[in-house]
Amino acid sequence: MAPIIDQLVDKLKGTVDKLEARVAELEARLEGRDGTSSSPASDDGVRMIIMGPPGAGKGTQAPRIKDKYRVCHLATGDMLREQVSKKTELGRQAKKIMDQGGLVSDEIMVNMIKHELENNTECKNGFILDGFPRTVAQAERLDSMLSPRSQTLQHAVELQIDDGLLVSRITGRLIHPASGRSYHKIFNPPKEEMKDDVTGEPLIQRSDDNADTLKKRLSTYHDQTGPVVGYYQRTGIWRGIDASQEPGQVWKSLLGIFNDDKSSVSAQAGNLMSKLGLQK
Ligand SMILES: Nc1ncnc2c1ncn2[C@@H]1O[C@H](COP(=O)(O)OP(=O)(O)O)[C@@H](O)[C@H]1O
Repeated sequence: MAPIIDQLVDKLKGTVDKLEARVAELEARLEGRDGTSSSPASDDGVRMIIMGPPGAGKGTQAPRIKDKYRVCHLATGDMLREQVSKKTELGRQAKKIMDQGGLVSDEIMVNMIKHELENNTECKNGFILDGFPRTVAQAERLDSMLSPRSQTLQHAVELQIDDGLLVSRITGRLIHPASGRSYHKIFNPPKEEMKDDVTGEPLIQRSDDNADTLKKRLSTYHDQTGPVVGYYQRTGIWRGIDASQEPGQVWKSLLGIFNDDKSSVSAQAGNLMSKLGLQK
């Protein structure tokens, strides 16, 4: 009997040693002292989605997250518009749907994202998805794409804003198609009229950025994408942000979410240590 108990104790000790090492490694990563990151958590990567109605500010915030975490930013609307400008068959079909404020089929969108996640080297550190998933079916398919890689989503952030505030944001919006940079005729005008500040290239107004199509896009958003919020609320990764604030404030709220998450991992590590009686 005794040798079996000894073996069990040895096995347990081994497990505790491994756990201790893992906790120390996680703590070092959080504090940025493991030598792999120059600024804490900055190049640790992230896997997240950003949601919100048209004009909520996803396209303004997502590139900042991309830069902070060095991950890919997959904006499905931009990807579809690229197909439109290349005049592909998919682009031709998608333009019709987009101009009516409808949704392109789940199958097409899922394959588009899958292809990027598998082939785009920028995504090796993680990703921020903007415009996907837009339906519960897409959210489920995303989960099944990630699970074979033992990956899960870390955040589903919703930019919350009343529909009434979106009309003026959308109808005055100007876009630089190549970079996705957006301006606003009144709230954020380019230095030179209708020209991108960085490249000097012409800005455009999206063909679906008009009051009529916006109405349809908003109703599609509430009907089809609203339930996606519930989906992520159930998994516990959903967080909402007041997107009526100015962009700098929205960014601060986003950073608050990332920092809260860091402290909660730290707290969990602490709990684990104390449960194991290893708290220093
Ligand atoms: N995941 C998706 N599923 C279905 N359709 C999509 C998806 N992403 C983009 N689209 C189509 O592209 C259009 C523009 O997308 P996007 O630029 O993200 O717009 P918005 O400013 O409305 O968030 C949508 O109205 C929709 O027709």
